[in-house]
Amino acid sequence: MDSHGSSLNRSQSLASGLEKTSPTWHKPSHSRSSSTVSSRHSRQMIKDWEVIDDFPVEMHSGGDNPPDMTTPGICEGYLLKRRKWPLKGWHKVRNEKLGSCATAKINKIGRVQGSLDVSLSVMSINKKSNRIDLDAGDILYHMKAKNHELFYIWVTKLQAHRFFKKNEAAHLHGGLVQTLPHSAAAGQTNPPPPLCVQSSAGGSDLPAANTAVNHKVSAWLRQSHDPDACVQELNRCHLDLSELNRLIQRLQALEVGQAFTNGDLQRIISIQNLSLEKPKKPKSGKMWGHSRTLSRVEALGMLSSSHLHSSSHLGASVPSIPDYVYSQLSPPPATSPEGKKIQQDICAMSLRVLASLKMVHETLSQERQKLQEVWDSNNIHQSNALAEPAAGRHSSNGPPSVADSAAEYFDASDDILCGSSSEVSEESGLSDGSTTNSEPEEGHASATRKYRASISRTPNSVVPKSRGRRTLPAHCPDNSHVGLMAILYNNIGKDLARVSMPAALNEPVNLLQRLCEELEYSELLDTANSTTDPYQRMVYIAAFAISGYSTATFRNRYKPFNPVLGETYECVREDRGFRFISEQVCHHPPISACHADSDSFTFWQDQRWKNKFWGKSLEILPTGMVNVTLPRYGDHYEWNKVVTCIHNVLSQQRYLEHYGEVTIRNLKSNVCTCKITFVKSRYWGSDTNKNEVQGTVLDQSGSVIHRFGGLWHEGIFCDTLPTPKCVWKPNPQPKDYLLYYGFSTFAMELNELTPDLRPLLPLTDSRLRPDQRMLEEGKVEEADLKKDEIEGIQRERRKELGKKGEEHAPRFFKKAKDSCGRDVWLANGTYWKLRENPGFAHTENIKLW
Ligand SMILES: CC(C)CCC[C@@H](C)[C@H]1CC[C@H]2[C@@H]3CC=C4C[C@@H](O)CC[C@]4(C)[C@H]3CC[C@]12C
Repeated sequence: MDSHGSSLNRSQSLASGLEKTSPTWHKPSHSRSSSTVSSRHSRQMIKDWEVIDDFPVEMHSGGDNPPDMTTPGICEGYLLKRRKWPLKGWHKVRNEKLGSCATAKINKIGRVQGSLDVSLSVMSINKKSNRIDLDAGDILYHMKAKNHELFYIWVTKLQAHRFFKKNEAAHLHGGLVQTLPHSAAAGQTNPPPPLCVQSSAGGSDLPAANTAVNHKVSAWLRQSHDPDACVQELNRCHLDLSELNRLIQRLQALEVGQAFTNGDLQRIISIQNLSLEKPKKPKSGKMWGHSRTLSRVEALGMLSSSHLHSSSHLGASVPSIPDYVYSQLSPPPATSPEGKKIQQDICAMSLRVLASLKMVHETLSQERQKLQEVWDSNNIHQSNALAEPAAGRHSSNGPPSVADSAAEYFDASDDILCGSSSEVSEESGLSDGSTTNSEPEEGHASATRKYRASISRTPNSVVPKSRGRRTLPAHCPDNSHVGLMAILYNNIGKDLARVSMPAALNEPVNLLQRLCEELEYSELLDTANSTTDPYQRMVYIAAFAISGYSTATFRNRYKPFNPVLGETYECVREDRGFRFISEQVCHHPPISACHADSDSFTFWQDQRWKNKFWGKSLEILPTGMVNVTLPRYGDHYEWNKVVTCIHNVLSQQRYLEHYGEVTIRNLKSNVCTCKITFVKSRYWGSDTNKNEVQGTVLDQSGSVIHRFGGLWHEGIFCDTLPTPKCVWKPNPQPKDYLLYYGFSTFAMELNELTPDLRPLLPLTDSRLRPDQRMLEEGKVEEADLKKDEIEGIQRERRKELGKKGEEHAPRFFKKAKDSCGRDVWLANGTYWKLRENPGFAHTENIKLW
């Protein structure tokens, strides 16, 4: 066995997507069997796609098997690249290149169109059509190899780079952890050395006598997160990582039986520099790789003859790479119960590490931002030192850091060499319609940067004190094993709100409660109601409209429960001065209606949406309007919602993006309107325009009266107010929020059931819904069974009603038409009256569970 066996075995398991496939291709291993194998092409496409899981990163801590840190070689050659409209189809682009020294590059005759970090991107493959998709969030490449051999080589090579980078990062991390102060690493609570502003700011000439700066720095140090918290979090992380390492080793020990007899081929492919095209005379242009490149013929020759023949344990007659490889790769190991348990522990531990790192990352980002501001505001900013975080990313000076040498995939220019559009795109979204692509305005990027800096300078507003709970009874379950692919595939065309999913995919709140979550920042409506100027009032209404989207930052792993028809929810927030009700008023299509009132506003909406499944992402297109009235000025504001897109919906790298335009109108006065753009992150862009929002308040003649902007997850700044200010900023997340579904404090309270509240609720209230409660308490399997039961009761009830020719009548909402003739659901005004007298305990309630 070769000395690289251990790591190769791992890279091999990551390539389990390449399990024996020739001549018949297998279904993706993580696709739950589907009974209905449709002949529809689009379905076929989804079925054949596999997201290549990340293989365990070796957290080597001096064990017996050092990881294979052999630098993967380069790979270059032709790949077909899919282009969007108007040149729809597959085009041959030259010189796709996976570069040297752990960089994966693709270029075209010296011109690089774009690049992505292979180790940070989601890689999906379609063995049937030899397709490889690399999705780094903001950049997405659809590529295709000409044949199985090339496909295999590219996949192996890409995986080798991913593996290499991750290992490298893990080692670097190990090194860092070891350099932590000894006392910290030992878990002691000695205060860490104070932050050194000078060195952090990257210069040594910060005037020591600059009292303004010192003052500022000490002020922000005072408001800074407790620096101890960071160290403690890192210590915890360190311990968790050691534990993870131990678990991984145990798992490996369990799977020793899966010896690596076939590591050689992968190793050869991964470390050689491969030129997958006919040899031709060298060009004078920039050379990407170095050392030797093999022609495709050479490569294949070497692989199939010299190498394979010389390997004593391999058969001598190997017809082709795929045949050889597929015959060698064994199906994923049938994991023993113990193995399964270890896997679960690994997942739980990883979640904790993730939570810690996120916390540390957040704290450090904030500190960094503050440093930058101090720097900026004192005019000692050296032009490019800190302003543009991405600017220095590809700096070629100095030794390569992990970031510098990250496995990058440089894309060829979109110029088409062989202009033939060889194939028409076969993978379309499952519904038609075009996607809103909100383009940012000129010059907005720098404005957003300024807004952003100003927002972070603004201290968080004092979070209204509630007496609600600060945590949930149990941690969220790991749901990474749930095969989403089959679920979504079997429900194509259905509303997501009607798709029944295993409880492990749910969060312990439902869509009726999530409607209430849009009131988390209801104080903006209070402010609007006490703002005399109509244009300024509009700014606050706009900030409120944006604030409702901020929860999405941390809420992409779980899905809210679907309310059953007739389910209701109430939320009385005396601390915030509002009370809220919602009801599931329609099942087909699913519609949730809500109504809230307080002394300073009334808020209502009925939420319904369509979804479009695009194979990798899922778009949610809400159709209802949101309404707010302010009693003091008699305003009635109405606005639409934007598209929410769940990117990488099938993988754990899922994230949400909102894009589109919102128009806010005041139906009672046409003094002003407001336009808000949720900017869609640019295809070729960097991270810097993620989650951007920009807006204007326009007067009757269309002139801009106010301008505001920022990020929907960080806050909104308006620089045209008499005193420019941050109009909204999200509340800080509670401690360990990642272990609690990413909930904010407000969300944690939504499903809280206190003894004094229980007798006041109608039996249809979501707080009394048993499956949701079980999930909240961590009883996932019980919740699953109960959920099935409740869905069964709902079906029965519908059948009964159908037999009688009756329709379900909502209890607290009535159907009406709005000023534009659209169907809307309005509160009928009976809820609070009935609650008061005779009390729901004395009324008849339908039995929902
Ligand atoms: C497949 C599963 C596990 C993935 C998780 C799906 C989650 C992220 C989805 C399911 C339902 C979605 C919500 C459905 C409706 C709306 C209303 C819209 O105006 C804002 C987004 C919002 C609030 C969505 C946010 C994302 C959401 C919560």
